[in-house]
Amino acid sequence: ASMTAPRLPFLAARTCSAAAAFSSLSSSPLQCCPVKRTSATNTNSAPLLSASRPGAPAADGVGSADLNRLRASAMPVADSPLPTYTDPHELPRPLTGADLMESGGEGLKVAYQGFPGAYSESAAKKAYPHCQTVPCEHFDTAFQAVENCTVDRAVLPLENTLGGSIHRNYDLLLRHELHIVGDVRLAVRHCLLANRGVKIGDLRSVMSHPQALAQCEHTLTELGIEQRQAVDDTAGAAKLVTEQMLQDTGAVASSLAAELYGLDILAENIQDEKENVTRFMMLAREPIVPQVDKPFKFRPALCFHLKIGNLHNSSRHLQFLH
Ligand SMILES: O=C(O)C(=O)Cc1ccccc1
Repeated sequence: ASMTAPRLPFLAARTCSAAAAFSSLSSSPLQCCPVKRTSATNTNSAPLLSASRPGAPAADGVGSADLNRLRASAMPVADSPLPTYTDPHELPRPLTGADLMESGGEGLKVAYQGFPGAYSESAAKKAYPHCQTVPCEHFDTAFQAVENCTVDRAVLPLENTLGGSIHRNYDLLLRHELHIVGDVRLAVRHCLLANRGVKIGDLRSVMSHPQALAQCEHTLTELGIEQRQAVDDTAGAAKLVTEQMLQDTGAVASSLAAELYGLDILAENIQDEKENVTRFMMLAREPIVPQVDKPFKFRPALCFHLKIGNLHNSSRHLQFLH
């Protein structure tokens, strides 16, 4: 959602299971659901080998339910028959160093705000090239999805060269207990998109994320397009233009969005400043995961809130962002 998007109720009344959330990933983004902490997502399907080796001591505290089951079947007692394994290839394989160094984000689910084809999705793919991206309706939804283990990471915009900071995400950082584990910069190249057969001269209006509209304001005016319509994300704008078969309204979005939603590219690189970079942050439940997340460089930017009349206590709320 944009900086101007209305704040959703913090906790919605219904529950939301991970299975339900993933049932329609490609078409609609995740919606807000209550924050519910569950056990961490296991991105590696292979249990530890020590559990399946007969007579080996159990690894304390690691998957104890499974260990107990394996122990019961694998450790023969006087009267029970020896276990018979039909296909050794179906047995769990040992974890290797490579499993612990999934540098491309294999097996990670990464939330972003918007529809498929949004710049945030490209940033998520840049940060974790082999991840599975998960569209979310609002920034809050992405924060909650990490917190309740529906996903492993979120990649959200923090600031850009033209529009400045995205304050909504700074606010959310204070209200949630997630960690910034890295950042990624994306050069944003906006395109003017429209339905097949529509010409620039036919367009009276253009739809996009407010930051994208602001970044192209001068060029759009020069092209003779006067009206602006703000929506939650650039790809969502492209989707609307297609679905409603609009003939007098275009979208400002990426070339990827043009491809995904079957729109023509009427003009490329239409941002007023050719150097247009947005910086995204990578969020996780734990402070840092070596080899998966690049260490985050600290910069002297601060984010804090004050309670009126409680100034002396404000350092408690101080958070170092970079
Ligand atoms: O709307 C999008 O596609 C986004 O990911 C947010 C955004 C909008 C404009 C520039 C960079 C990111």
